[in-house]
Amino acid sequence: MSLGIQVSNLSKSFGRVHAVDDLSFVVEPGRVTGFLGPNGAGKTTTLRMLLGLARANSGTATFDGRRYTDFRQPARHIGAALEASSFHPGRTARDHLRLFAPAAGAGDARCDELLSFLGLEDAANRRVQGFSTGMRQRLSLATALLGDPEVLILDEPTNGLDPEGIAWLRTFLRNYAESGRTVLVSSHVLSEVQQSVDDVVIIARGRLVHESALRELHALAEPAAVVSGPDPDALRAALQATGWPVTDEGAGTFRIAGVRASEVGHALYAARVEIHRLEDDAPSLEETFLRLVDGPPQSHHHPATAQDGRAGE
Ligand SMILES: Nc1ncnc2c1ncn2[C@@H]1O[C@H](COP(=O)(O)OP(=O)(O)OP(=O)(O)O)[C@@H](O)[C@H]1O
Repeated sequence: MSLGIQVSNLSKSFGRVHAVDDLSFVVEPGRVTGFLGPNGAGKTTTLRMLLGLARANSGTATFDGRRYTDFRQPARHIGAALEASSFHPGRTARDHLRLFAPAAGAGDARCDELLSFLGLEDAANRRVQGFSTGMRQRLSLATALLGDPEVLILDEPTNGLDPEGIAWLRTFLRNYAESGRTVLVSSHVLSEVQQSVDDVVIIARGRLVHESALRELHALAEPAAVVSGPDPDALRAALQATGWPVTDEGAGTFRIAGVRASEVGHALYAARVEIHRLEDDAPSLEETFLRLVDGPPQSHHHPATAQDGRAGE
């Protein structure tokens, strides 16, 4: 079985900014996990601590109990592409890979194989300074894959990719996880990774706000219904009589939060009010995500304790 990831009570401050604040979550092998949160939530800082690039003030971030720096050749087990991957601008793509290859136990043949796998063979001898963001992303991914790692950690990998590149990445990540390996992908937009991930870990202001399978996030979406009819006054009166929160959207259309279309239909049938349109209008997954990251901290593993989680940006 591949290595999993365990983050336990991890904290990191920069001066008075609690970038990561008592954060705990796990990432399971064989699944793609989305690591989500708005800009400044602490994703990159968490990943940097996981990869031994930043020191935690407290808590641990390990791979089945071992820190990144405990591995003799970490790049053979854990491949990572962080957002701010630095490339020497004057170096060619091939030279860049060859520079990182020894640490990952990879030879020149592996470098060429990855260049072609990522569609960079024609750019192999070009200097990175002329690369588009998407090409840099692909070169970062190639670098992360040098050691054929069991764990793959990618920070905002869809940035700069065209739709074709995003579709390719989705299939690639799925196959990678299906081979039993561990994939952690960060993003500040749920919809960008929604089709790729099995699990979600959502953070805001350095704290865990939600951790579950993606399908459980769907279940958090509060129902709502929209109804319209030819007699707005009668409709409004009948709806208000139910005690539900009713919003008048104009033109004889009303939105009712917290209930399903079937319940609204039943109430209006009982009130003998004619309707012309009635449908469910639950928030999208992205809206549910935004509501979570705007709200107070809460989680399965950590009952909310912070009164003031707004120490971030
Ligand atoms: N080296 C640093 N010095 C000072 N503050 C920092 C440093 N690195 C991060 N921060 C602060 O820590 C907080 C978390 O930043 P981080 O980059 O981890 O967030 P993020 O979730 O990765 O955001 P983004 O999606 O914008 O990359 C922010 O308030 C940021 O300004």
